[in-house]
Amino acid sequence: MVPPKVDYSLYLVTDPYLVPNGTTLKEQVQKAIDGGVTLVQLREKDAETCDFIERAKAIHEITKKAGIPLLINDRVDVALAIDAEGIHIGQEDIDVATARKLLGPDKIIGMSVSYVSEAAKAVEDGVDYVGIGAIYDTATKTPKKPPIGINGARKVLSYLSSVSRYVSTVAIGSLNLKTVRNVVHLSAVPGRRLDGIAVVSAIIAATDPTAVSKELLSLVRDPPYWMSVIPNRDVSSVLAEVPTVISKVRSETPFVHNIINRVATNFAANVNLSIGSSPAMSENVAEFDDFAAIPNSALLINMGFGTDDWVEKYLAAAGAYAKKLRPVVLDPVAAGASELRKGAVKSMLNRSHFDIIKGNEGEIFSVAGEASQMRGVDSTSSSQLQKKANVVEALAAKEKTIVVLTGKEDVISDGMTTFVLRNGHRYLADITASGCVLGSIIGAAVAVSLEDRFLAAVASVLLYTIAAERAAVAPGVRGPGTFIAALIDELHLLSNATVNGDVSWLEAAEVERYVEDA
Ligand SMILES: Nc1ncnc2c1ncn2[C@@H]1O[C@H](COP(=O)(O)OP(=O)(O)OP(=O)(O)O)[C@@H](O)[C@H]1O
Ligand SMILES: Cc1ncsc1CCO
Ligand SMILES: [Mg+2]
Repeated sequence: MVPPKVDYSLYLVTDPYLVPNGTTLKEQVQKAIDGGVTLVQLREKDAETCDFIERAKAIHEITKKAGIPLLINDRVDVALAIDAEGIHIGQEDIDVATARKLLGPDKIIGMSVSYVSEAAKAVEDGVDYVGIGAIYDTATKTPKKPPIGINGARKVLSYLSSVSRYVSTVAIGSLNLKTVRNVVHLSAVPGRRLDGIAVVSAIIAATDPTAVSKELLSLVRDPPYWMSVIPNRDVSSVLAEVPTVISKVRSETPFVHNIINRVATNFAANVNLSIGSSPAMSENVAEFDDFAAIPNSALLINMGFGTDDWVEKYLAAAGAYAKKLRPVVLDPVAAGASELRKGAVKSMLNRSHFDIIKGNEGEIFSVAGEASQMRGVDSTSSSQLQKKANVVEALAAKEKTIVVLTGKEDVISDGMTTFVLRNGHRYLADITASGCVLGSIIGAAVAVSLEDRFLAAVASVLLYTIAAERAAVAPGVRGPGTFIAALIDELHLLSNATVNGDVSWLEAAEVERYVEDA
């Protein structure tokens, strides 16, 4: 007999201790099923066998009525006693071969795994699905291992995509309304994504398990806007849209919330104003939700200053904007410079999505986990360009983002299309915070071009680097100091000219689509 195809989308794992006062586990499970839970696991760590069986019978009645499988945690005897649809076992529980022998070929056997090595063993042993986790620290279970994050889930998925037998996957560990979207969609690898999520407290402890389940299910099933990439961009059609983005910044005056270092603060605010966007600098968590709710808002997280509580603060901000489906730009300043920074960037990417990631070569290579060849090498040689393009493209695809790598030549990719831009001026490398303020421009542009973030990045870099070329030769500019003032002037002038229909400045654009040599 072929077992029915199991829907793992929303997998409820019970915990008797988390049921709110005034209701019962059975009632909570029923309400969760009404909200769309597709699979239930009964987990009773302390129950006597007879009580466990009684409870399992009661829950099985309602899952059978709903036509969804009931799995029993750990206890093959209980599963056999009530003829449950399967079991879930941990790394230290009964071995898969014995469980399979007792349960027969048609029952579902699932196993908890944290690493590729454990997943490989589970696949070999013949499990039907693996529960990957814990993704995050969880209050439900005393953690035996450190949380694996989104990247940990991605590694297991990547491995499973390479094995011939299809083993289903769910993620587990502090998954709730805030974390599910990122975990499910960010962890996806080519050809493979999580089949679902396992949830404990977010549903069992909820006052309205039906509503929570419905919402969780749609977060699992409906990909967010950042999962779609426009295929096959060509330079001329992207350039044709650049004036639209720059004009929209003026007409819509997007609100750009800059969490930015003190070196760059004033410069960034003036640059935002010069192009028509409305800057605010704030690091107070208490107002992040209000700011995120402003129409046309965008958030720039510039990691220039490594303060004590920075990662938590940045994640709170990113979460506030993500909840409103507003864009978040990440500037991982000096990402590889210290262990503190390396760890901070890693944990940010493990827990959040960013719409655009911008950095110089050293920063982007560090974020991508690659050794930078920055110093002592002619950075414009073709092998260098090829390496940069590959790193930028792979990082963009992995993180479902747009990556902007700055330098003498700028490389921008959405994971599918990669452009190389060759405008700019040496003075940009001779002043501080020139990269930082580009982040603020990108924030303004993506706020008005959420549907095409790649275009927003290209428009920002072109406006900025062509303004720099003009500023460097503007009357009265004698060096980096006067250049800064002229740069703000030129940004303002080009932005105004664009609004007035004069886009002749764009003729200076030097952009090509990167295509790897055969
Ligand atoms: N040698 C150069 N010639 C032309 N343009 C340059 C040159 N170096 C950098 N740029 C431009 O300067 C801007 C900032 O890039 P850069 O890589 O210098 O940023 P960064 O190192 O992050 O700066 P900072 O840390 O000071 O903020 C980009 O728009 C880039 O195109
Ligand atoms: C100089 C400096 N130090 C921390 S942030 C910053 C701005 C350029 O990245
Ligand atoms: Mg920088």
